[in-house]
Amino acid sequence: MSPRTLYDKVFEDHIVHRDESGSYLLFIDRHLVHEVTSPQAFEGLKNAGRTVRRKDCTLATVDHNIPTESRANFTNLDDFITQKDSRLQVKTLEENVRDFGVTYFGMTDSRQGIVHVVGPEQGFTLPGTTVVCGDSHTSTHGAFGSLAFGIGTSEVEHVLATQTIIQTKSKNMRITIEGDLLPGITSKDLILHVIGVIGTAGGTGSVIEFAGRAIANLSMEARMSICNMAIEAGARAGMIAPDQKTFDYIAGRPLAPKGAEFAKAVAYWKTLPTDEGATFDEEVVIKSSDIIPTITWGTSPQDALPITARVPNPADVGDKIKKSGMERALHYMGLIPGTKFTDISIDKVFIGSCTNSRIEDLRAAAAVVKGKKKADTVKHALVVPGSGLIKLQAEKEGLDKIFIAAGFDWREAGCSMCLGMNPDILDPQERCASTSNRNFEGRQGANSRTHLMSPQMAAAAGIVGHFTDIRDWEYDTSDVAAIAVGGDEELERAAMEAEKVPLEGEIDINEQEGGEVAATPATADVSAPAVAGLAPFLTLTGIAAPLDKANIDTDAIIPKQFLKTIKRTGLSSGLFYEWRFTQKDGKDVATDFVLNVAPYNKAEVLLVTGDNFGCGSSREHAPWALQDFGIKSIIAPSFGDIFYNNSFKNGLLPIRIPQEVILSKLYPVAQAGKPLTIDLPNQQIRGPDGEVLVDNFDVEPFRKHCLVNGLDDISLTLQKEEHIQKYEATRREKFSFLEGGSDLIKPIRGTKRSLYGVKAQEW
Ligand SMILES: CC(C)[C@H](C(=O)O)[C@@H](O)C(=O)O
Ligand code: SF4
Repeated sequence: MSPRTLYDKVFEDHIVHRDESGSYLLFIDRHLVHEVTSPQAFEGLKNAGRTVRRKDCTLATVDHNIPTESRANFTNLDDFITQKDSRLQVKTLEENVRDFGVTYFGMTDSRQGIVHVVGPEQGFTLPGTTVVCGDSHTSTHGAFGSLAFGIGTSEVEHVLATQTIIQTKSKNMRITIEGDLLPGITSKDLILHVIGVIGTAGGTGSVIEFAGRAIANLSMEARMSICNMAIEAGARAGMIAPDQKTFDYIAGRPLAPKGAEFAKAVAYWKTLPTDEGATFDEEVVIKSSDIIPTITWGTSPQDALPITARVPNPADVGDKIKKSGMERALHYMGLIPGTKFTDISIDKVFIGSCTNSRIEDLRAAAAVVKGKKKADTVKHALVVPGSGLIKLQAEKEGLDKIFIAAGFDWREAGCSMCLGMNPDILDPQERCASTSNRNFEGRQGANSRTHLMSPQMAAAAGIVGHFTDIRDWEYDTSDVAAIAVGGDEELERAAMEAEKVPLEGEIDINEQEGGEVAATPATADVSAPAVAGLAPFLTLTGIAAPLDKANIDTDAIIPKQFLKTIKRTGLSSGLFYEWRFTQKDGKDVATDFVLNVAPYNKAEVLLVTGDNFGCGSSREHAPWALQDFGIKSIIAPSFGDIFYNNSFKNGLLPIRIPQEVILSKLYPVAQAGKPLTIDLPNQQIRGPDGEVLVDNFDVEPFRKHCLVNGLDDISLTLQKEEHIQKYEATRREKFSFLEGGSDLIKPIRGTKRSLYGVKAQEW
């Protein structure tokens, strides 16, 4: 066998079936579920009379919508979550996990937290597994050498029903970080630097393996921060080869294999690293010595520069689209070219998110603020642990006291101000030093200004009131030295031990069910015919609206406030909301944005000149909103992977056309307000007089087949039931250490008292 990469190996070990067209059906080992992207999926299951095929492979928690205020007085969701639509989403998840019997960490459970923190913490995430979640930052789990990626809601339903996913093979890309990180440089600086170098579309169509000594030296938590942001580099997934550090991190976690099964697992995990001589489609080499503390200045994570730099000047940029993008970003961010980063003052600090809310991050930030006080000019500094268990651990170490003494606000676990689906948001024009992963327009609140950085840098900015070079910071480095790059094994272990201790007055949350785990019976309906679920897509003739912009993210396509729905429809008014509307006297007033102006207000095609349309979040609300508006096809030079996939699942056709062809052939037609004809069966785009403008656009045969015939993926997959059962039988033998999964968790029920001194919820 020829040498293979880590990605090749994990991919190949999960193939259930390969279609003649080259599309694969992969088995999914671990499926994490949260309240935002699951309601429509469970609804779909209910409507079709289907069940969750592998409950042991499924684990749910709430994170995005929940308030982070103290839960000390929590009695029920109705009183605690005051935002009606947020409450509905959380309650809907609770109903669904109850109805379908899915293991769930609710708000009174100390194991609740951000879904990407919870999976690894519980040992649910394991090397060599396939991990999915209706969330783009599922890439986080790749730090364990798993193939982990975000999916849309249609795929969530597909996985719930079939425990498989339809995939094509991505390209292999390796990013090697040569040499050792300089003192005080964190994994956040590293990944921001990488994205600054390769760009937010740099990893499109690829799975990135991060390699090199600097990566090997990182702790598991730091590795998670790196893979977390692989999605910000446009990649399908990020992966790091599992090693002894990985095995040690997993050992003893509640859902990790035990005893002989653990030994069997480790033996397999050791076979996973990329073979000597394996080839990568793309290789990038970065020198550690080039990486210094890094922050972002614009509205895309690729707008990253060293803290020692100044705000860049659009006048220095030749490319027209890049230049106007930069002007727009600087205007939005309220920044003047040439300003020193260290002269930029901030209004708020956010320490949290699935990138940087783990115990190491909190220790590092606490060491920076220890004995100091938040600047008076900083209105609010929020510290939000990634999970209830991390919060407990931090409190055990006294970190909460350090933060509180410094004037920082110590909160309960959740996504919080990372995207502000809960009440934690920035006011318009407020500037935030944030440890999160996205600085998109409106991300932390309408017209908010986000700068991404490490926990140390955000904490220091909170103290001095402006960005600052952490290397000049005077503090007791013994508190953080190891945290910055290597991780403090002893503290790490202590933290892990602490997590294993049952909470007082609560049932032993880590107690394992003895005995064998019964084989999960096949519940799928084998006889189901391939039903046509969508209207077939054949030929479309419609007005094309021109959009001259690169990196249009899904936060811009449909902002967070519209994600709180539990339906797929009614999203048209939220489409490009921040661009289509401005507020006057509390009312929405239409701007002159292209889709508000005739004839484009009736557009059926969106013609985008810039790269990377639909990058960022996995929200399927983006294609839903476009469709609701009347858009049926989008033409762009390139797309964000998850958006591209989500579009097909909804009968919305994304077409990749080189930028020169768009600009020379299609753009003039769109600008003239004339229609384009998209002929999917012939893969052609024609002009208003029937002239062929694009002779043969690319579309994968399987996707075309589904679209042209309006086929529903789930029914198609259920026809492969025999293959799925066969795979499961092999898996029970070969990967026996994966059996059991979330079924090993005992739910806290009824009158048991939880950590917060309140009754645990029935679910
Ligand atoms: C809500 C969810 C779909 C989204 C994602 O996919 O990333 C969110 O977590 C985000 O960070 O924007
Ligand atoms: S990126 Fe932010 S909103 Fe998305 S899962 Fe992570 S913490 Fe939650």
